[in-house]
Amino acid sequence: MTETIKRKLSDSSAARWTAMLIVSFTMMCGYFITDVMSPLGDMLTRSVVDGGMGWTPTEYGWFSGAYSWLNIFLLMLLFGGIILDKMGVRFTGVMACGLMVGGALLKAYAVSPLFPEGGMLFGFKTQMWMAGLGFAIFGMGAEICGITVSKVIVKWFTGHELALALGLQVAMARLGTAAALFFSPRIAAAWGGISYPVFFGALALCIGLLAYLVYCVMDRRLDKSIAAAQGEEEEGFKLSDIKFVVTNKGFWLIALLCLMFYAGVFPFLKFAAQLMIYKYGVDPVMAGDIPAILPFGTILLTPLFGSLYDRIGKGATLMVVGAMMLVAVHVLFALPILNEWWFALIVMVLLGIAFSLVPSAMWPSVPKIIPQKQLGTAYALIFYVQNIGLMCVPMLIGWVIDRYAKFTLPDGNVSYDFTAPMWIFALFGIVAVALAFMLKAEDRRKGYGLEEANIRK
Ligand SMILES: NCCCC[C@H](NC(=O)[C@@H](N)CCCCN)C(=O)O
Repeated sequence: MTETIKRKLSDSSAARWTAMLIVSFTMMCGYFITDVMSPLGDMLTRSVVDGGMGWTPTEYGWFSGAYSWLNIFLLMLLFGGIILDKMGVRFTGVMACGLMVGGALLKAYAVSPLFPEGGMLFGFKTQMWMAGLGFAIFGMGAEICGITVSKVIVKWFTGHELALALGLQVAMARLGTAAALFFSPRIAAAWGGISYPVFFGALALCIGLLAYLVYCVMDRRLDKSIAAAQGEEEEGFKLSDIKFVVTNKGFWLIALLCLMFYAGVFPFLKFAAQLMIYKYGVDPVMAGDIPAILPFGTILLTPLFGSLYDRIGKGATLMVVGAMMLVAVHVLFALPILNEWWFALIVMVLLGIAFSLVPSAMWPSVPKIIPQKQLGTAYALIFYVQNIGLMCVPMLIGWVIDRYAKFTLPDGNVSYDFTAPMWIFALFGIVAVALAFMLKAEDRRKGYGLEEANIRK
């Protein structure tokens, strides 16, 4: 009898996997919108005469980095983390979904024929600024939703299959990215406009918001069962807890590794379709297909490596290997060898493996370093540091392409040489390798348990 009363809802595997699926679905819709424009970069930067929108690569880089504008400059991610730890996952999740829907609609409007063309502001098209603002509002919601979903999963899966669950959540998110890369150019070509895939994504997000509302019902029940099992509520978050997080060396190593590793992946994805067109001779309508392999590959591998981490451990080692593979991939893309689509495909598969190894080990390692009540803040700070890269790197790469990679062919057409951008991406990988080794050493010194299995026997 006592046993029954003491069971928490999260002890039921059906309940915890259902919760995981619901919140991951919401996040998946968010990831669709995040990358919906990535395979359309060529369409955006082609001249209006050629059926494009006439943006410069620099404008495209600024727009791509806009995802992080509010998160960084208004410190929205930090506030989001504090709101999460103070107000809980129900309020914060619904708020984040609302921001994502609003931002996505604004972005879709900006690139639709409804938006008046021709205006300029600070040397850039007003259309880029408006689309960027929409993307920035969306990005604020998406990042806050990301930390909320992470906290939800940690809440349900601690002591169970935590890394597998976090891996599956990331895998579902990648499905959203892959769908964006694959379907977006097709929807835009079939319906005759860039705004259509974005409107489609906004609609999907509304369904994601409804799904999250369903999750809120489950969350209320979980809280009740936790209160019944523990007899009293956990101590709440205090602002002074931030000090605990930021004075932890292991935390900073993870945050910086996250910055460098992700700087070599997500911003790369924004330019990958153009790399396929101009280096590997892929048809523009199919330019998103090879980059789409990356998220597709990670769908299987991230939960697989997550489950490995749960059962066997070796989290720090997985991060070292993943970071090393990232360097190899960008060097292979940079070298002037084998400019064939099949070679690009093989390298992209390798990147898929790297992009599964590091996230599957990195995210479940955070709760080993930071206690649960500070987890919202810890994830928010890590995302904050990561967002600096997500904002600055596309801007840097766009500028480098404009300045050093653009050239005119004898027939008068414009083309691009991606060697310099790819070496920059490789550099981020090299720093990530160094950080991963430092984290492994710190783990050995402090005994965080990153090399230990997550499932308690
Ligand atoms: N449990 C944490 C999962 C994080 C997954 C991670 N997402 C991020 O790092 C986001 N801050 C940035 C998402 C940008 C989307 N293009 C991931 O690996 O996706």
